[in-house]
Amino acid sequence: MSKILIIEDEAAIRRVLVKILSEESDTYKVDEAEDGVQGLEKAKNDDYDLILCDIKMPKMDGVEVLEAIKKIKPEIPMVMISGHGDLETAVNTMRLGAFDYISKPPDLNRLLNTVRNALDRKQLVVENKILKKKVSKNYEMIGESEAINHIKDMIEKVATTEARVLITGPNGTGKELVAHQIHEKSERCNASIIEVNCAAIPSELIESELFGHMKGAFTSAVKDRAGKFEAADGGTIFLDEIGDMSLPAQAKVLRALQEGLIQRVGADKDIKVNVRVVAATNKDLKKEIEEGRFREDLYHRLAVILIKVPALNDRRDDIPALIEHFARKIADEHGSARKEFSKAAIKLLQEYDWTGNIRELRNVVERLIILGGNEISENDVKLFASK
Ligand SMILES: Nc1ncnc2c1ncn2[C@@H]1O[C@H](COP(=O)(O)OP(=O)(O)OP(=O)(O)O)[C@@H](O)[C@H]1O
Repeated sequence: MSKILIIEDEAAIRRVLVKILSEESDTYKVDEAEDGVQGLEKAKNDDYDLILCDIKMPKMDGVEVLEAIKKIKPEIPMVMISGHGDLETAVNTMRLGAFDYISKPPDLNRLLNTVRNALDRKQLVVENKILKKKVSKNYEMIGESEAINHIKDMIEKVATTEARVLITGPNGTGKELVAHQIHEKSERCNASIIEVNCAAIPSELIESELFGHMKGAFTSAVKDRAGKFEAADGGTIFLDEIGDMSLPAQAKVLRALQEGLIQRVGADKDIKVNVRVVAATNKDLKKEIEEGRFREDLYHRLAVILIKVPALNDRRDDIPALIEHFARKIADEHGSARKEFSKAAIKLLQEYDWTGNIRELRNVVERLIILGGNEISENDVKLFASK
């Protein structure tokens, strides 16, 4: 059920809007307010999924209502209704956070499309919030080695800027962790960080995944859908494995970065987005550029700040602290008693060849906790941690 509030002083227009929306879908529950003051009161006291708001109204005009609602409930999308004289104001309201605007008299198709898009966006924002709550605790960065302290330093310095960041390093070294920390410590932290694994999405789907699509753009596009860039509006998009992105998708990402504009697949209208891009790769992008698989102009746009995360083999000093950290986490997850690692066991693990980096270390610690004795000994490591 989607709850929609219509704030409109002209009774005739209000009636038309209520009628169209109530008849369109059983899942729309439509409420109405006849001026800005009443509308704001309702918005405060009830939970709406969407608000349609006239611009020119006595008592409190639409721009004031928009500003007031954005302060108290920024997640509610607002669609402004503009009359003849205030089209320019309507366009300007989008800078103040309005989702879109429609003109009077309302055109049926445009109205319904806008309402559907706005409700889609609301859904994404809510889903992202839930996801964010679930994951935010998992991003603690352990380690005091020179290499990791340098990375922590870089994160502190760049997080609060708007600079784009490219994170490089082998698999499992913590690139995703770095991206999350940058977001969490930035002013965008109340908005979402949206992750896209560019390697996991088939190249023919990546554009639609990133930029969304319109109904009918391709056979499986049965309805309009927002993409990840729109979902990340106001926040951060994390493009993981960017080195695996297809060249056509790279061209579109470049445009999004240069102009802040995106276009859903099959649409002719641009959408403005305000997104910070953080990207990561385990590939040598310079080599990819030489071999014609990666655009050099995109590289320069992405790599304003470059953070290189070293392999675990290059920061073995951090291994004892990481073992302890994972041992504690794993015991908490399993709800079991903590197990200590003997000094000799830790020393042996410090000498291993960690080709899978921190991810591999975590797996090995988990295996040892499950299979080893009450205190993990050197012998347990020899028995259970060998590859
Ligand atoms: N310094 C660290 N302290 C604690 N945990 C860490 C640290 N670095 C990485 N991890 C953990 O190790 C695992 C792998 O890290 P992450 O997924 O960030 O690596 P990645 O470089 O993005 O890997 P890939 O390239 O394979 O996607 C995660 O569970 C992460 O939380």
